[in-house]
Amino acid sequence: MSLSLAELEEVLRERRREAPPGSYSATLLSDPERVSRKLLEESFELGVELMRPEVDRERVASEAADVLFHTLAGLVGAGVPLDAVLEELAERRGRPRPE
Ligand SMILES: N=c1c2ncn([C@@H]3O[C@H](COP(=O)(O)OP(=O)(O)OP(=O)(O)O)[C@@H](O)[C@H]3O)c2ncn1[C@@H]1O[C@H](COP(=O)(O)O)[C@@H](O)[C@H]1O
Repeated sequence: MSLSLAELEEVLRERRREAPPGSYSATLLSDPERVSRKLLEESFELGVELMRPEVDRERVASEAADVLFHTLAGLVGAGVPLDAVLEELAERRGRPRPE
């Protein structure tokens, strides 16, 4: 079973267009403050999991999924395509970094 970020982005775009009742995503997409707060919370939770002396891989994967989902919701809500992020990463490839 797999789901690409591009597929999830498409679902979120559809939720933004249709805003179906009962859709959690739709509530995020129409409320930049809500998605931002949620993203901060989920990022913190992922950081906590990654800092544990004994890393629980399932919990890390679950928190990382929350971060990716809410990041994507923030991007779609702001009208920033996932491709723009991937292009930014591609441009950074091989770029010299300060020590
Ligand atoms: N991937 C996700 C996804 N990940 C997390 N969430 C929701 O994010 C919300 C917040 O997650 P939390 O873990 O914080 O749960 P919580 O109950 O708020 O717990 P706490 O804040 O108290 O810790 C929960 O309601 C989760 O259901 C998601 N909601 C939707 N999706 C995807 O988005 C699609 C469209 O969603 P809907 O528009 O809501 O149908 C779905 O089919 C999924 O593919």
